[in-house]
Amino acid sequence: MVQVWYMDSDDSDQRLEHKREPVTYVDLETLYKKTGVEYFKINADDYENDEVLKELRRKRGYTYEDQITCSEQCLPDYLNKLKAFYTEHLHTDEEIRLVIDGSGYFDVRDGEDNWLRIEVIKGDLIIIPAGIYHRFTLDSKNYIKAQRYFVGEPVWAPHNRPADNMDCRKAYLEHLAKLSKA
Ligand SMILES: CSCCC(=O)/C(O)=C/O
Ligand SMILES: [Fe+2]
Repeated sequence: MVQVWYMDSDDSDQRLEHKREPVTYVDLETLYKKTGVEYFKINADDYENDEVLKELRRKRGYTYEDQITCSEQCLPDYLNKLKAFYTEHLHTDEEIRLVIDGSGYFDVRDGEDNWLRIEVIKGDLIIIPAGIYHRFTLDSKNYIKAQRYFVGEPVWAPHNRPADNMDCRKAYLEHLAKLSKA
């Protein structure tokens, strides 16, 4: 089961859990209202035939997919990539990731600029909205394999914070304001 919690402000090893004291977990509905992040459970052993994923692909029109493995052996330019993933950034498009194996942490900012840490494991699919500040790190097991989906030609470019004048950022903040009123 995916777990989400508020992070502490300790800047020691990013691969540790960094749970704020007292530990404060956030359920998936609250995560959605506070950030717009969506979550789906998928059968990672047979994801091509998973009905939830089929429906998502149909409804959201994903036309591109590939797989990324983050480990010292498999990821070219490993250290620089990990550094870039953990630098706070946003994208002009949604970031869709389905964990096929391994685990890691996606950190997202809520509307008050607190970090929420989302622990993802095999079978977790998350959709990180365009325009949200976020970052990714491996956990202490140092390994994740994930499917990536995209509508059209993929654009992976991160825009590091500050990127407040970007249209996708402004659109995200408007979307967030509506979510928090719903
Ligand atoms: C587990 S996928 C690697 C992280 C990534 O692709 C990204 O863009 C993080 O923000
Ligand atoms: Fe990203």
